[in-house]
Amino acid sequence: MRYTFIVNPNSRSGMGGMIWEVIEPELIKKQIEYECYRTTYPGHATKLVRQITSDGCEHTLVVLGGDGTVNEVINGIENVEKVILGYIPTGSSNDFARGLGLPKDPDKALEVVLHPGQIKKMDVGLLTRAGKERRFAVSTGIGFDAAICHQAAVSGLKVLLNRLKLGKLTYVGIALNRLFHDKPVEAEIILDEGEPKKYKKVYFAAAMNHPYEGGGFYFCPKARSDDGMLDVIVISNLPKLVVLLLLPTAYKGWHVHFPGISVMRCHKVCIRTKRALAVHTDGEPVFLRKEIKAELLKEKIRVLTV
Ligand SMILES: Nc1ncnc2c1ncn2[C@@H]1O[C@H](COP(=O)(O)OP(=O)(O)OP(=O)(O)O)[C@@H](O)[C@H]1O
Repeated sequence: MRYTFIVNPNSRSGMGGMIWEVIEPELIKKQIEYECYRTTYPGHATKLVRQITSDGCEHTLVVLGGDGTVNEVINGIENVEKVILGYIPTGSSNDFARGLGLPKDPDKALEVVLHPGQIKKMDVGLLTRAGKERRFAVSTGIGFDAAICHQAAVSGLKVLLNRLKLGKLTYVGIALNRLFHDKPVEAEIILDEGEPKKYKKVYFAAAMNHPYEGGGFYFCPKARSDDGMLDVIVISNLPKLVVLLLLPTAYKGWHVHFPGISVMRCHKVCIRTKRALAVHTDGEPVFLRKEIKAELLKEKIRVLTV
């Protein structure tokens, strides 16, 4: 098998580049047939993958980066059914790896790529907003969770905490800040083109393909990336202090037992908010929107897993 590595040297504030320096000699030592493309700017992974997959042939793409790089790669693939995806997580939050049970240690992750226990067929999410489409691997969300991603993207805190090997805490720190600045909003959720359901004081709503987002928040514990369904979480109608107290329980998935937390399952969801709010796909900020629609592609992608 020939492997095409897409390396984001900038992931985890430069850690990705250092990890590649360790991985590449291993590939050479093991006489693995590979080629490597390094990203040099945001959006580059999408462009590279679009070029690579435009030949219509089968490719084994191995992503070395964070969830944002996985998102960019997935968005560049011409035909997801023609691609086998491997992953070496070098991001700050790594929810894609967490959801698939992939090792975080780069050497062990490489072992899984080279000697996978199974090749799992994974659903790929599709976000539509204002007529534009964007795929997602882990989740898409509107409101508070997306505002955190927006702030993380421009915050020096992420760089600092990544240097201290505490990158995961970026999202916790920013979450606290956003919680006290953002006003919850009225929203309407439509599952599978059914009756709209109204929610008051919505902090965020997310459609999830994997169970974790935001660096380990187990928001949708029952989400499975191969079941052809999206799990939707809505946090609404709670005082800010209660949301603050509930957030840590989401690391274990215990939040689902509290009132104000709704978790639902569907094939497609439409979320409309009274005000335009931040939107994300896989933690990467998109634009402010009042309406988003999420569903799954008909085609699945194959992923190298344990
Ligand atoms: N060479 C580069 N220089 C600057 N930014 C880059 C470069 N290559 C890719 N990027 C951008 O880096 C962003 C962050 O990458 P990624 O999400 O993989 O890592 P991370 O933010 O450390 O991890 P996570 O998403 O898991 O928190 C992506 O949005 C991507 O567009």
